[in-house]
Amino acid sequence: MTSPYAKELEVAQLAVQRAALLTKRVFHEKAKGTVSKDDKSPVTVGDFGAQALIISALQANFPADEIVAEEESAQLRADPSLRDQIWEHVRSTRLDDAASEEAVLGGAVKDAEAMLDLIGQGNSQGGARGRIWAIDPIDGTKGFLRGGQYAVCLALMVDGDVKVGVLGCPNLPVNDSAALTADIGANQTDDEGRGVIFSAVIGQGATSRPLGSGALAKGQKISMKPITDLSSASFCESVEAGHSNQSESAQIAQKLGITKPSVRMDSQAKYGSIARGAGDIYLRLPTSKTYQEKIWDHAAGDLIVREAGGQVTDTTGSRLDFSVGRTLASNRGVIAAPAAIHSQVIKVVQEVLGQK
Ligand SMILES: Nc1ncnc2c1ncn2[C@@H]1O[C@H](COP(=O)(O)OS(=O)(=O)O)[C@@H](OP(=O)(O)O)[C@H]1O
Ligand SMILES: [Mg+2]
Repeated sequence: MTSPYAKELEVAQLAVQRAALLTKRVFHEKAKGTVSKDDKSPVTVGDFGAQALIISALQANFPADEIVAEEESAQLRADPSLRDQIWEHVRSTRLDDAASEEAVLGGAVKDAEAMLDLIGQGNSQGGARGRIWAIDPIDGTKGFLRGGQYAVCLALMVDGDVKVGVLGCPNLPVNDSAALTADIGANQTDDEGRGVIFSAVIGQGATSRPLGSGALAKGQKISMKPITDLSSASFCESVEAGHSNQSESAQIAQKLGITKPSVRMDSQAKYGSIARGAGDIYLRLPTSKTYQEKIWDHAAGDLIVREAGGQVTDTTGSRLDFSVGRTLASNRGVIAAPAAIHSQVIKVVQEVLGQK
C-alpha cells in the first residue's frame, strides 16, 4: 500500500525543485553575482516564473484543488515586456530528468497566454474546507537579491490542516550537520555543496535531500537537536528588523541564558535550519499591531518543524491556524522550538512581551 499523500509529496518536491532551478537561473543571469539592492526585476521574474511552474504541475495532477499563491497576474497582462522575460524562463527551465518532467509534472506550459492563466489560478481565499495548496514562489525576496537565504515554498492543507510541506532552499548547505555561520544570510550562491529540499508529510516525519536538477535523491530523516541545557541553544530570526522585534529577542535570549548571537537569515530557511538541528529556536516577534502573517510564509515550515520533533505556536502558545483564510488572522508572531523546551521559551517570551 502506498503511504498517504505519496503522490502529493512527489509532485510537490519535483515542482519545487523545478521552480527553484528557475530562480537560480534568473539570479545568475540577471545578477551575475552583483545585483543592486534596488533592482527588483530579478525578484519579479523569478517570483512569477516559479509560481507559473508550480501551478502548472499542480493543475496537471490535482485539477480540482484550490491554490493560494502570493502573486497576481493582473500586473503582467499590462506589461508585455515583463511577461516575455518571464515566459522565456518558464519555457526553457527543465529538470534534467525527462521522465519526471513529462510523467509527473505534466510537461511544458503551452504558451505565454497559458502561463498568465496559470499564474491567475492562485487566487483562492483559503479557509477550513477542502484541499488548498499554499505557494510562496520566492520567500525571502531580500535574501534572494543579496545572494543569501530564500525558499521556494509549497504546502497542502486539507480542511485547514497542513498535510504536506516542501521547502526548496537553494543557498543552504546540503549537509544537515553543517554549522550555521554568521554570514549565512549573504553571498551563498557558490553552488558547490549548496541547495536542499526539506519535506514533511503529516505523521511520516521530516526529511532533507539535495536540491539538484535531476531525479530526486533519497531523503534523509531530520530531527531537531535534543536540547536540555538552554544556555547552549541558538536563535534564528529575520534579517529585517521590521519583520521581527530584534531587541525583544535579545532580552528573551538573555533571560533564557542563551549566549550565542542570533543567526539572522531570510525566509522559511529558518524553519528548515532548526528542523535539522542546525539552529534550535525560531522567534518571530510582532513589530506591529496590524500585520497579519501570510499562510504561504509559514505552512510548509510549520509542518516540517513539527514532524522533526518541534512545536510551533504563536506568542500566546496557540498552534498556527491555517483555516481562517489567506492570513494567520488569529495568531500573533511565531515561536518554534524543540518540544521539550517550547513551554519554557513561551513563558519567557510572555514575560518579555508583557502578556502574562
Ligand atoms: N511587517 C512584517 N512583519 C512580519 N513579516 C512581514 C512583514 N512584512 C512582510 N513580511 C513577510 O515576511 C516575509 C519574509 O520574512 P523573513 O522572515 O524572511 O524576513 S526577512 O526576509 O528576514 O526580512 C516576506 O515574504 P516575501 O515577501 O515572500 O519575501 C513577507 O511576506
Ligand atoms: Mg514570503
